[in-house]
Order: sequence, then structure tokens, then C-alpha cells
Amino acid sequence: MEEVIVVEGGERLKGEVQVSGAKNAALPILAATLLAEGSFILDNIPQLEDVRTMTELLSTLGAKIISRKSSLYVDTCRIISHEAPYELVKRMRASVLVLGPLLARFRRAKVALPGGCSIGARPIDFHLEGLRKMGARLRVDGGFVEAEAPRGLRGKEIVLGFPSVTATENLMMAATLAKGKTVIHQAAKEPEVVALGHFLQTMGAKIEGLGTETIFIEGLEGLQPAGYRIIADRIETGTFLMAVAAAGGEITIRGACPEHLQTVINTLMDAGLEISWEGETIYARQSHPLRAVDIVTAPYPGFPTDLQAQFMVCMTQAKGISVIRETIFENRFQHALELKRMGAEIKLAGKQVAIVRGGGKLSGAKVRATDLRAGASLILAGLAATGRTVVQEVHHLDRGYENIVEKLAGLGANIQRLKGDELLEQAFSK
Ligand SMILES: CC(=O)N[C@H]1[C@@H](OP(=O)(O)OP(=O)(O)OC[C@H]2O[C@@H](n3ccc(=O)[nH]c3=O)[C@H](O)[C@@H]2O)O[C@H](CO)[C@@H](O)[C@@H]1O
Ligand SMILES: C=C(OP(=O)(O)O)C(=O)O
Repeated sequence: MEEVIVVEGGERLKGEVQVSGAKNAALPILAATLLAEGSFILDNIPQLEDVRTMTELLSTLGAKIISRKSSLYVDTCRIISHEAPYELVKRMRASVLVLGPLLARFRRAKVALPGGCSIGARPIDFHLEGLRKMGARLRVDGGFVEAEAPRGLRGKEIVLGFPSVTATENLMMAATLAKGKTVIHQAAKEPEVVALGHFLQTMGAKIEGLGTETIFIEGLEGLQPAGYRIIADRIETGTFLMAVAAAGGEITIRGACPEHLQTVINTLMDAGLEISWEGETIYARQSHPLRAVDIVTAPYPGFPTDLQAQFMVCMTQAKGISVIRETIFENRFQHALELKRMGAEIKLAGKQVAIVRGGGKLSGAKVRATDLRAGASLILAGLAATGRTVVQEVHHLDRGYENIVEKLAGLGANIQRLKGDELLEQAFSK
């Protein structure tokens, strides 16, 4: 039976919440364990569906994995397969991150092509062009990309057409075991790319330029297993900041990395959220009405596309008109249509611009999560709305938010997860 998240709006948030490890750092780092033979211990791993899919994929390839609370022990001594099956890739696009490591270490890989997804077409041409440039022979057949490099990969100069996060990660991993030097121009600068680079460095990789647009990698004969603690999830942190901005109240966020959120924090402060931070703790208070602020999503350090939907909800609560421009994905406004069903005044001007007239009241409704962050935005809208919001298709949220219902309930939100039939029972018992 379908599960739903039910939010009774109108509660201000109050209390403390702990941020989990970053999904988008954990996934490439798990893939990178394929680059060396031996045992790895990874800490602060978030318990998410995407992490389970990646560990299932590594197990399919032959890795042994033991999970203990937020730590994962990964043993890559007996990798027996080099194929990422469609069943796993279709569940999670980031499965494509095993392509670079498998090809670099085993000189061959067969990975199902991810295809499009609800937020955009999302091709992987930069990944493939880069690997081809490094000497891989690639063939697309039957929905799979089959890659081989019988004499190993060779270091090259690669210019990405866009600072793609996972293309930078795939190529950086591949380059650590290539012969000679690789230079990645127009590389992604996201903190999760830097975290992967740091993990590779602890494995012995020679990498310079992390966090800049040019990354230099000197290939080595081999790497060693290592331990690593996953960085805080900046998107989860930003989601809590936006929850308090939308619903009002005062919260303390622990275990965060405020340095990774400077653009988001500045934008929210411009909108009137009071924010301060010290070490890994962020304090946020919403006591006055929000002001409308315009945003343009952009690669790091710009405003992250993964927080655009949540920010749109804040702007429905702000005084004035906000223009939201999405530049990363061509179809990432599906939440706007659901928010309109809750009474939000949003006009879409083409596929990449949304104009939000704030200040009106949202009213609870039955809505549908179309992707992970759209799902988060609907929960936030439910917190700010009057009455009951029922969010459907919550499996999207399970991909990337650890215990979001429990965490928001801990902040005083009236929120619960129910099976569809429990909801029906409740409705009739009223
Ligand atoms: C697992 C992970 O880390 N996911 C993140 C990663 O996704 P992901 O790495 O898939 O996103 P990219 O940075 O690659 O995508 C950015 C843009 O480049 C385009 N593109 C990308 C690769 C390519 O070969 N060809 C191409 O045209 C995409 O279609 C998109 O329009 O970065 C996105 C942008 O910050 C985030 O929203 C995702 O949460
Ligand atoms: C788009 C996202 O993830 P993915 O790249 O895994 O689809 C996201 O985390 O918002």
C-alpha cells in the first residue's frame, strides 16, 4: 500500500536537529572504493535509499559490505563482475559513477545507460567523451555502454562542456590510475567533488586544484584502501533553514558545514531570516515576514539547483515578487504546479523562469512529489499552509533525506508518515 506524508500546517519550528552525511559525497566515495583492493571504513554514511542502491551495486560487483549504524565497512578484495545492471542504474543515476573506477582498475566495464529523468534529459556525453579521450574504446549497445582499455587509460587534457559534478568525479577517479597526467578543465567545484578528491588523496592519489576549475591528477600504478568521514549534507542543512524560513520559529542545526552554504545563507539573510553560526552549528530564527529575493541557480558556489524548489516555497511566504531562474536542469519546476494547487501564485515564463508573488496563504491539499527536492518543497509548503497536506509518492524523499519526518517532528512540526489505508481510517474516524 502506498505511503504518504501528512502535515498539519501552522506549527512554528523550535528545537535542535542533526544533519546527516551528504548523499552526493557518499555515492562517489563508495564508487571510489573500487579503485583499490582491500578494506575501507566510511563514517557518517547517511541511511538512504540511494546509499542502499550503491551498496547493492557494489555487492553485485563482488564487494563485501557490512553496515554498522552510520558506518560502512567495504571490502573490495574479490571484485568478480564489471557490469552495472539496468535494474540498479534506473533506480539511481549515480550508479554511473562506477564506470570510471571499473575501467581504470579492471580495464573494462559495462554500465547501463541511465536515460533521462523527471528533472531533465541528463545525458552522460561528457563522461564518455572524457574516457574516450583517455584511450577507452566505448560502444553503446542494447542500452549499455561497454568500455575497455586493454592497455590501460592514459592521462590527457580534458575540457568539460559544463562543470558537471558526476562527470568531473568519474574522470577524476579514472585518472588516478591512468598513465601520466590528466588535466580536467572547467571542472566542478562542488564541496562533494572536493570531498571525493580528499578521499582519493587519503588513498594515495596525486591530485591538485580541488575546488578550482582546473584539476590536475598524476596517475599512479595503484592506490591503497583508506578510511573517511563523509561531509555534512549541505542540501539537507539548507532544507532545514528553508523550513524555518517558511514556517517561522527558531532552530539550531548541528553537525553542519556553514562554509558550504555561504550563497544560500546570504540569500536567506537578504530575505530576512536571522542566521548565525559557530563551528558546525547554525542558528536560524524567523520572526518577521520574509522579503522577496530573486535567485539564479548555478554551479557551486552559486545557488544550488537542489535547493531551488524549497526556496520557491519560502518565496510564496515573502512580501513582494521573486524571480527564480533555473539554469542547471531544463525541467525542474514540477513542484510549482503542485504548489499552485495549494494556492501559491506562481507564473512560469518558459521552462526556466518562475515568478512568485508572495504573501498569500497556502492551504493544505493532496499533492504529489515528482522528484526528491520537489518532495521536500511540498513538505515545507505543508508546514506553512493552513490545514492538512498529504504528500504522495514519498519514495522520492527516501532517496535523499534520512528520517526527515522524525527530524521535523523533533522540531515541533505536526507531521507523520502513514500508509494510504491508515489515512483513510483516520479520515473516517474523525
Ligand atoms: C549524485 C549527484 O551528485 N547528483 C548531483 C549532480 O548531478 P549530475 O552530476 O548528474 O549533474 P551535472 O552537474 O552533471 O549536470 C549539470 C548539467 O550538465 C548537463 N550534462 C551533464 C553531464 C553530461 O555528460 N552532459 C550534460 O549535458 C546536465 O544535463 C545538466 O543540465 O549535480 C547536480 C547539479 O549540481 C545536482 O543537482 C545533483 O544532485
Ligand atoms: C538531483 C538529485 O540527485 P540525483 O543526481 O541523484 O538525481 C538531487 O539530489 O537533488
